[in-house]
Amino acid sequence: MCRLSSNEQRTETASSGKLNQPAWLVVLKLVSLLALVPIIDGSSLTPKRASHEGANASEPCAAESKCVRLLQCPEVDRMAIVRYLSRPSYLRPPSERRWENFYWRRCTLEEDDGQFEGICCPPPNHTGREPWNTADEGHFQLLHENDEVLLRAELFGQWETEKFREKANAVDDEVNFHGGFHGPGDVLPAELVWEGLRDVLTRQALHRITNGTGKVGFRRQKRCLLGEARCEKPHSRYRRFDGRCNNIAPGGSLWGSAGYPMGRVLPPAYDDGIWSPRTVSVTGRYLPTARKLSSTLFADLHQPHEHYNVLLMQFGQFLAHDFSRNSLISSKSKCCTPDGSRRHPEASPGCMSIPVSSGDDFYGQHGVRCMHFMRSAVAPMDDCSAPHGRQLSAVSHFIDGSPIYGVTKEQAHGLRAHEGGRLKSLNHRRYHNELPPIEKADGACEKWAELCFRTGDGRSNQLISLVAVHTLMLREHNRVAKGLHRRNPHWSDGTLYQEARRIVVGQLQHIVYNEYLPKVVGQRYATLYGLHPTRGEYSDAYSDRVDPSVTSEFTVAAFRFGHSTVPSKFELKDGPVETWHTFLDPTRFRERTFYDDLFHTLQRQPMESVDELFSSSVTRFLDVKAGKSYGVDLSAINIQRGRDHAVRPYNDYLRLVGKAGVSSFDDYGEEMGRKLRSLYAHPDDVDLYVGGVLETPIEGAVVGETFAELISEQFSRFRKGDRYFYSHGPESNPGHFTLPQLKAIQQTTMAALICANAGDAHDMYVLPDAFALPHEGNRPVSCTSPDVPRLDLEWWKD
Ligand code: HEM
Ligand SMILES: [Ca+2]
Repeated sequence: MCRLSSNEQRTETASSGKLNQPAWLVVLKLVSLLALVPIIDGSSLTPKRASHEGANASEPCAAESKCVRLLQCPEVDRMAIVRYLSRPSYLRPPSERRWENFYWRRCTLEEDDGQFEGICCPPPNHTGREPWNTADEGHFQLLHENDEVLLRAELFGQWETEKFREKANAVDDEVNFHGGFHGPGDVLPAELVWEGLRDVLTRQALHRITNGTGKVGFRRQKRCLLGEARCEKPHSRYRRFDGRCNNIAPGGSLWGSAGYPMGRVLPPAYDDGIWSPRTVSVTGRYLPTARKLSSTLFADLHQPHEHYNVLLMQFGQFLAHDFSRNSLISSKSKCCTPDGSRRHPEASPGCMSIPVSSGDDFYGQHGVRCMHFMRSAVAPMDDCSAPHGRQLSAVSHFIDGSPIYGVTKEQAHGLRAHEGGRLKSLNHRRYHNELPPIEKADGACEKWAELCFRTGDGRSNQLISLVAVHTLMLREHNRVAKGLHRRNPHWSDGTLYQEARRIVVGQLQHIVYNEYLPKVVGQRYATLYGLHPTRGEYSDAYSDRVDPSVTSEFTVAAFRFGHSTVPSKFELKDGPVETWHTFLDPTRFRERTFYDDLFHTLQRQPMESVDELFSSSVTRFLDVKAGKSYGVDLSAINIQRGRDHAVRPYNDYLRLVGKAGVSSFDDYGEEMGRKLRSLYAHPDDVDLYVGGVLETPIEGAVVGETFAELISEQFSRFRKGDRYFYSHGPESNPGHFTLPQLKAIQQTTMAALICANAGDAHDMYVLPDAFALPHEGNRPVSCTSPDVPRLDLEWWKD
């Protein structure tokens, strides 16, 4: 339910004489007139006060507009709001305050267990372009393609791109932890990715030639590289592997597809406004290095989560790989010399290696002063205006099982058995059940690994428990295909494959929204953002105006909360094993009962809490090269990745979710405040990843408020912007299930999947709430028990 706060009612009465158009239209017009005038009163965003103010209000938002969280309203200039809130109220001139109420219509979102401040949001008019760029346009003098200045900049851009290309193929046959051995050219032709880089470098050159006035821009109508996909079968019953044509409204055919740019919650904070990473503080000093931050702030201590187990961590990583893979400028070039003592003389210009100080508490003793870091590739601009670098996801952004099935037709074809609708697998009596097929490509696993698997995602061997989830999903596909075949012997291999895929993706989506997300963001946020699954009925939430693409903030910061949940050891049946010893080496899956035993462990061992504690398996021993006794630091890489994407500082996102920014380091607590003060020059500099993991988790959730908002908002778009979402009905979804089928899929639980695919179901026990630790209400149940749900495939019988 949505209603106006009392403050808002006053506004409407006062201005009602002037409003003979819908209020949201006036709001929009004023926004565009005063695009850069800051607009709202920050204090009023604080949820506590809002709920007090709104307690007696009952009027709804004006016709057509809807009360939503600010983060869910792409129609307002969020940056203007953040800028405004970053000023103390006494510095806001009365003229600005007068404008506030005209185009900031506050409302209260009431949930069963409390209220949230919302904004009356006009109907979506999303064009796929960022609202702040529209504001910028008027300030640019657009250069003609033959303009001399532009031609000079183009030459520079071309020349510099060549330098990137030259260094991109420096031979390196070592393993690639990033899973980059497939290369960024998978989905987008490599040439197109270089074009993206050339656009950005040209724009930087233009910036330099014009002395950084930033007043000129250009558009290339001729080379409008990404625009629309050809959707030959717009109403196909099955989604495409690359995610294209999910949206068939004009302009939307590429949204969320593999190779499509990531979105932004807020505009990037590039030092030059174009593509130079964020390196300077608001005070003008340099930011602390990513490694210094990680080594000072993040310790390796055991802080087990009270309620959730390692399977929750593991499912999170699997899910992350479904929607995001940063393509790198080069997956081969080395940024540091082999001994890590300095930058490699042949390093690619795409390197943004992380400096390590000689006194580093771990890397110092190994003489390491340089940590490898390659910048993310940038996407060719979809509107050809090349305003700033936009990174891309090389996998389909939708939750569509891409780690199981792959993201291109060719890849998917190669993973199929072409018989009975099944996926290729290894099936030998020794293994007790199926395993994924063997991967032979160099660099997929450590050289000493005796077994290495091929799945739909190049990162699947990263961690032994990730392989377990991949195996589970592969077995489920083949089990469903077999069940369908038995009931429909006349179906072709193709039909069996696609139908099984449709069911498995439905099950996956159901587990995500039913079991996983409410634990991560908590029930309140799940309700607030409408993330709960429907029960036995269709959801009607599809909107072709909602772009499901992942945002940089979400993939480089918020959803990397999972890195803090990684345990230092797996407590396996035959004894503990250090997590990093299982990286890129799944050889133990050969052992007959290993898969079942691992699922036993994953359910019973607590995951780690989200906090400033990170296992040294990820901060010291990630990607250990042969002959070395150290690796790289994932926490530092996350911070550096945030700067590579020029994600804005934490305080800006706090303001966006309705909080005053942190104005003093003391607000982080005495000890943490002291550490932060010794590193950052100003509280406005704190990186989003750092601020996010330091937040106290919301009660009943795994993450703190800022990450919960960013994650909830993203998952609401994954659902609303996916035409093929499993519970969407016939009105929008050409691949919808019948209601009885939908009900059958909604019986699926993680526990049911584990049981259905166990090596030996008679010897396997599951926890009904498979992501939670055992407790009084979550006792182990035998897989043979009738209490464990089973997918009823009878509903799929022709
Ligand atoms: C031991 C377990 C894990 C390891 C070794 C690992 C390793 C990595 C690595 C190497 C990257 C690429 C970093 C970069 O270059 O920017 C990455 C990215 C990422 N990780 Fe993890 N990760 C683990 C677990 C998790 C978990 C549990 C989650 C979430 C719940 C997660 C979420 C992500 C996300 C969202 C990305 C960004 C993906 C992209 O766009 O490239 N990871 N991880
Ligand atoms: Ca996907």
